[in-house]
Amino acid sequence: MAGRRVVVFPSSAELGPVLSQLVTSRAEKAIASHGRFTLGLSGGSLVSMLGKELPTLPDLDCSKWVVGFCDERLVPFDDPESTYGLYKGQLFSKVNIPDSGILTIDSSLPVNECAEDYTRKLKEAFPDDKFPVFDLLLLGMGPDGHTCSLFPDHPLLEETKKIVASISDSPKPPPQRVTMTFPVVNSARCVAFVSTGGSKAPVLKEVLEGREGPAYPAARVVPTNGELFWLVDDPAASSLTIQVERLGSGAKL
Ligand SMILES: O=C1O[C@H](COP(=O)(O)O)[C@@H](O)[C@H](O)[C@H]1O
Repeated sequence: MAGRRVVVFPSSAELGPVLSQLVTSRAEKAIASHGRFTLGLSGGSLVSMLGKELPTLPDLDCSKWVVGFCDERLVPFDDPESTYGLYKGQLFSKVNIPDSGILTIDSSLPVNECAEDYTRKLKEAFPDDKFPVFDLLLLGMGPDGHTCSLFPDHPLLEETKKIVASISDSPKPPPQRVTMTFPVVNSARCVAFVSTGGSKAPVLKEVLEGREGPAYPAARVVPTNGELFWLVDDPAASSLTIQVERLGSGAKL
């Protein structure tokens, strides 16, 4: 792993611009290196942050971006729980990511077939990789330590062969989802968690500083050869005792 950086910001207002700089800097690097930028998006609170920040960037060119979903709920795209549906309204409608570059699930399929279909789409997009190697994955973490749709004590945490797995008993509704597995997450060139709000403080301390008992799913994100960032706000970081970074405005990651 290229090293973990924990960066704390007073609030989302200061975190957002640095997050979007991280996205654009990794996009520039990827496009220069291999002609495209492959980005995995999570749902939840990340949607509004990206939807607020990215469209305001001057001259943002997303024409060479390929976007997948780190997890997705098995609901119609017009359902308020649909991650794609939320991004479509808050981000995709405002930037020039080509439709062909957005790898959506087929939400009309039963959950297992949906996972198989999404696996096929990822394999087509990453034909040379055993596990898709994304340039950047943006992850969230729930107050229970879940990330993607990988939940504590769930058998999916031990999945080592599948690229995308299905879950029908998500403890967080909606119950049916598909999710990237740890082999994919940990193959990424760069992974950035965004975690804000005081509700995340107890679990963030255990994820970053260790705990008795099994590691939370978010703690099992350790990119094999990639960078790992934790971008958090003061409320989420309020229980941390480890050394953290605090960057000035305009800082670059
Ligand atoms: O259900 C989900 O939750 C996680 C965490 O969301 P957050 O709002 O607490 O950041 C999210 O990363 C995941 O994509 C989503 O399906």
